[in-house]
Amino acid sequence: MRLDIENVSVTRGARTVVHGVTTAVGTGRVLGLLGPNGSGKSSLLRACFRGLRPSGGRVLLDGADLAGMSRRDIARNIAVMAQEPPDELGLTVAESVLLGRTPHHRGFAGDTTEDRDLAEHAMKLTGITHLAHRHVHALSGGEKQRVLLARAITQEANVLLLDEPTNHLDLSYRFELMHLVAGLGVTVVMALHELDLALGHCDRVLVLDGGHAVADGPPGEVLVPSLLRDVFHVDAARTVHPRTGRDHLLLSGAARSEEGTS
Ligand SMILES: Nc1ncnc2c1ncn2[C@@H]1O[C@H](COP(=O)(O)OP(=O)(O)OP(=O)(O)O)[C@@H](O)[C@H]1O
Repeated sequence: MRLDIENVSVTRGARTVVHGVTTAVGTGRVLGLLGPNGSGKSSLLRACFRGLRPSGGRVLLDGADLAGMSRRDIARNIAVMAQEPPDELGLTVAESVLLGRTPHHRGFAGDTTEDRDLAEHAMKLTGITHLAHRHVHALSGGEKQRVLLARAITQEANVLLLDEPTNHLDLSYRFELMHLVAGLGVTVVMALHELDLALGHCDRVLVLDGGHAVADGPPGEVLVPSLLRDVFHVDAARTVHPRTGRDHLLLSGAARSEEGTS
């Protein structure tokens, strides 16, 4: 399913925090939203599932305006892995993951064998089968994040939106998550701080600065030293991994106080 973001602005409180952003992500592709703290990544991501209504522009799912879709249709098509896990009210991991099937239920119909199989499969993919009977509220941050991903996978949506999904994850699981998400074959938009992960795993990146789109394209073309200095205030060098041959970023802090002195 294709997702189009057309001239979207988002206002929070009295401030416009996203200014007329346009981009698109094709079926099965991965778009990374990058930018410093407060640049508008989460706000734009929320506009993509109507968690926030754009104050201007529109978001289209395969050409259909999200503004005209029912909540249920949005939930059937779009799964969201938010930054903050919701209060799980004493649910176990297995129960929480099964909630992903809710948009597919009619009325008060209970879970089917197929629902439970899908949830089990998602728990296996995300490595949380051993936690199935634990209470979500007693898990670590990274374990909770895996539960949220398993629920999103169980939802079988066409579009997956992730807000800083690697936040609490240990090093090896960060890579696993990126492989897993890219391999699902669904359309993905993720807000990310880790530029090297974006370089290696996104098909396209959109860079926000102060709510404005300042670059949009393949990560290898966008994540160049001049942009990383101007937007992220880091010194960057690109290098090739001697074993894999893949491109990587070497980053070090560039003192902001040096700006304008040379
Ligand atoms: N509930 C809110 N009410 C008013 N302003 C808000 C609210 N939430 C966020 N903002 C403001 O909107 C702007 C964009 O925030 P947003 O969370 O979209 O940025 P972000 O790029 O996701 O940041 P981060 O990397 O820190 O998560 C910021 O200036 C922030 O202070």
